Amino acid sequence: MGITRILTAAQMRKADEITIASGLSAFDLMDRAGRIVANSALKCVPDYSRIVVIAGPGNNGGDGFAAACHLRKYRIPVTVVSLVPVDSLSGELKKHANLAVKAGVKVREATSLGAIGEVERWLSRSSIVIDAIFGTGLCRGLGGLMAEVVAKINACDRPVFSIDIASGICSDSGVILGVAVKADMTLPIAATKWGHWLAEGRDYTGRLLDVADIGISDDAIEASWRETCDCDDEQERCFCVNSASLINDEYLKAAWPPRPRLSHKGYFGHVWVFGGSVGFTGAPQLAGLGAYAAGAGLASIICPDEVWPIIASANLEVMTHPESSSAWQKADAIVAGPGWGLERGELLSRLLDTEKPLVVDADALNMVAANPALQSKLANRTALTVITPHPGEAARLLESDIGTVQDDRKQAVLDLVRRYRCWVVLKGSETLVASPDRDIYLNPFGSPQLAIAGSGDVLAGMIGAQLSRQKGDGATLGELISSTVALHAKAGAREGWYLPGELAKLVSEVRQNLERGDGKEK
Ligand SMILES: NC(=O)C1=CN([C@@H]2O[C@H](COP(=O)(O)OP(=O)(O)OC[C@H]3O[C@@H](n4cnc5c(N)ncnc54)[C@H](OP(=O)(O)O)[C@@H]3O)[C@@H](O)[C@H]2O)[C@H](O)CC1
Ligand SMILES: [K+]
Repeated sequence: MGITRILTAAQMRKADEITIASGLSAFDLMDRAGRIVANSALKCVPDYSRIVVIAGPGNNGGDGFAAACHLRKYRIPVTVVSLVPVDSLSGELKKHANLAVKAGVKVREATSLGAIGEVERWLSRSSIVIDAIFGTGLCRGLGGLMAEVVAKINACDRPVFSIDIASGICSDSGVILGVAVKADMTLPIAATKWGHWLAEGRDYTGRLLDVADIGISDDAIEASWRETCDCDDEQERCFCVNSASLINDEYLKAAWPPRPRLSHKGYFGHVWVFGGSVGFTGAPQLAGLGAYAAGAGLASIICPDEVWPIIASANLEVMTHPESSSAWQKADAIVAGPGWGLERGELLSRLLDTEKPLVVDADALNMVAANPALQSKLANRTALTVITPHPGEAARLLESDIGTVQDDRKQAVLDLVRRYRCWVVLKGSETLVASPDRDIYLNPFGSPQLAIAGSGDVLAGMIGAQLSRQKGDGATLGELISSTVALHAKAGAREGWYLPGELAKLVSEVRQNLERGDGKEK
């Protein structure tokens, strides 16, 4: 399965070091990066009558010089505007700068605010701007000359191609460090970085191109995860990221293989939704429909007696029982929480005691957040458990606030894993799924249309369906859970306006296309 890794700056540096130690030189790595930047920029922009590279003080600038050198090989007019004196460069950077000059690249310096008019003039003469100011080494807010140059790039109305990451975006968090280049396209070098996806980073990245393979192997990347773990050995357990990858179409195909011809409903699992309360009778029904949409063979609801007649008469598809029923004991998986209210702590406690696969959602999460005994049961549960908080619920579960969760979603998902030791689906734009072993999956699909009441209920039911039919399909749990998030997002990104109940229908269509093998779902 093709995997797109997501790395922090420290992990990228470590992978780089491991690669250099194994015999590939830093000079060659930069040269390869430069060659791929040159080819890729030419492919992306039809008018390359004058390319202007704005080069910063570090290796990102070195990639810019190397790219300029390769562009000259195609006889394309290139100017590199260096924001530091070229004489001050050293090592590989210096070598690539020298080679660029030799190849006929015009190199100009703009090293003080007084040169900003010049920078503006070069930008106005360009047909494409290559942003090589900062990459993964950016470590503090931009000010002075750098900030002014970024502002001029953003104002110049030319296509902007960023090398590795848009300069000014923090590669670990995606936040803007003062000011950032608004790229039209970004070429990630060796791996994607968190900053391409999180916070403002996604908007400033523009189109994220395929990762440039500069010879850093998967083994080096995997070793970088281990070797950048800075947990104290004394700690009971490490809580650094174990691995991080983007969810892709192959996950979905693995999760929804063609159905066997001799299928029967029992093969696809029976999901039981515990939810509903006065005023919230729709939520468990949406979860039940979500379960069917994701492929469950049977879906049932257990709801408080006072709302049972309402829920039972409101839909045909999902079987509905009052709380006094014990029929749920045959459940293949349970979803607890949609529309449940905060009065069902005792029943939730009993569900946590079962060995059933369990999705803890919505009000069930709020009850956990408010009750240390439930927290301890959740953390000590041995059966398969998935919690599905939105940022507000995550903040309550972490005794934090929404701003803190959203400012560092990767850390929030790890903190939830550390505290509750189960699978976590942290919802929101770029939903993150984390395993108890700290493997993180980022969902790149979706649409702001999914931000509507009921959409989370549908997702909870869908995850219940995946937990109920774990058997036989060969997909890993990580693939099953993260592909469910992706399926929900893809369905929600389809054209047109829809209600949450209609979302379940869209999910079902996308899922059936996958099972029929009708090609890639966008
Ligand atoms: N992936 C790989 O293995 C390879 C990546 N390459 C490219 O290299 C960059 C990372 O290079 P690095 O030198 O580590 O970092 P930068 O180019 O981003 O810049 C670091 C320099 O910038 C200075 N700095 C940092 N923040 C600021 C700021 N706000 N204002 C001014 N200057 C700043 C920093 O200075 P210090 O004072 O902190 O030392 C550094 O001088 C990666 O993104 C890829 O493009 C390789 O080419 C190939 C291998
Ligand atoms: K850059």
